[in-house]
Amino acid sequence: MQIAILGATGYTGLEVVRLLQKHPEAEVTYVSSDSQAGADLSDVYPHLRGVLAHTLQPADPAEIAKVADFALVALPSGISTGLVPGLLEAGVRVIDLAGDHRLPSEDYATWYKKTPPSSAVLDSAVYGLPELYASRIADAKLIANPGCYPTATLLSLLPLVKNGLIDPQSLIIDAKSGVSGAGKALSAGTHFVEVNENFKAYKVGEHQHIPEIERVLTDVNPNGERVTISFTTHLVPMIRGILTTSYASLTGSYSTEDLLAVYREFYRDAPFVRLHAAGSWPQTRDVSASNYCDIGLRVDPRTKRVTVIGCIDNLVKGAAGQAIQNLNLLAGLPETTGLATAPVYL
Ligand SMILES: NC(=O)C1=CN([C@@H]2O[C@H](COP(=O)(O)OP(=O)(O)OC[C@H]3O[C@@H](n4cnc5c(N)ncnc54)[C@H](OP(=O)(O)O)[C@@H]3O)[C@@H](O)[C@H]2O)C=CC1
Ligand SMILES: CC(=O)N[C@@H](CCC(=O)OP(=O)(O)O)C(=O)O
Repeated sequence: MQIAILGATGYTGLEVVRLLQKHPEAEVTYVSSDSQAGADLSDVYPHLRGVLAHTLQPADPAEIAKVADFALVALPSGISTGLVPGLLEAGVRVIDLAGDHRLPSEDYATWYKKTPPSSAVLDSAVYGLPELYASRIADAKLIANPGCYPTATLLSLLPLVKNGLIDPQSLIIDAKSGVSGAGKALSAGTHFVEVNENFKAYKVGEHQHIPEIERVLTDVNPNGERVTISFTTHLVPMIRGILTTSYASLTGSYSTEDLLAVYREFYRDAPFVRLHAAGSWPQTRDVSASNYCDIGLRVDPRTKRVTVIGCIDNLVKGAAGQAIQNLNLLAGLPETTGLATAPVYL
């Protein structure tokens, strides 16, 4: 299959380039950049010399459709809205890594403060969390690849919410990310001096991933009530990785082992979800540069609450790797194709 990578010069686009090198069925035929069009990707990024020789081009749907069956769109939020309709009309199946197609239009306008895509395009989008929606993904023309924080949070919580084991309205989620989550554009809050030797919360209670998480938790909530969460994001002075810590009140007297058994069953056919045994906890370096999501949990019998820790690489399971997992499902391939690589521990 022939693949276009739009935004190939960005952090997630570069991860798509890196991961597709190991994909036996994928050939990258188009790489786009706005500011570097005309240059060779390996001149802009010398680490790719001898790996991928391709001239960067503007993101032009008609040109892309001549050489690609699938487009992985790794562009800033708001830009993909303008490009996706042209790609779909030209017959290219799209996986959008940005937030543009994950939310109903009113929520996108409220939380992203941007003009939403048309309702026709939004209606055709399938939320691309393979561990929950694999059967819907296979036939989609447009996949809304989940956000990085939602991926770690949802995979941590789905077995509990779907099985009615916690009161979802009691959920408090503390999430921490490495700085690559903010993309490569310079900003006052993410440059070295602001981030190094520092630890801070940001977008408290107003992060754009809140409605995305709430939407999926509501979808699986057995009593059908709309779920609302307390969600706080933090910036950690490291490059890759997300670790989420979630707390919730239990609906019954469950032990840690009871809940782990539920998770084992829920993720029985999920090759990228790895569960920790009781007393052992995920850490970012265990998943670095891989598509794994590691999960550990503990019931506190004193408080009748559960603590769940989820951990991913934001650039891989939180973006590029999950996009390739979705690509595999669209193409009818095993979802692990090209993704079965060990994490980089050091
Ligand atoms: N970073 C992460 O961990 C995650 C990011 N995402 C989402 O994925 C998308 C890409 O993220 P990320 O790779 O971090 O972003 P970057 O800022 O690192 O890269 C953005 C890319 O978009 C291109 N670009 C910028 N402006 C325009 C424009 N006006 N027209 C066309 N192309 C443009 C840039 O090309 P050039 O500069 O060469 O012109 C670059 O290739 C974003 O929507 C982000 O929110 C989702 C999950 C995780
Ligand atoms: C560390 C950091 O700044 N992370 C970004 C993640 C952005 C992102 O993934 O954007 P989407 O909304 O398109 O998913 C943030 O918190 O906004």
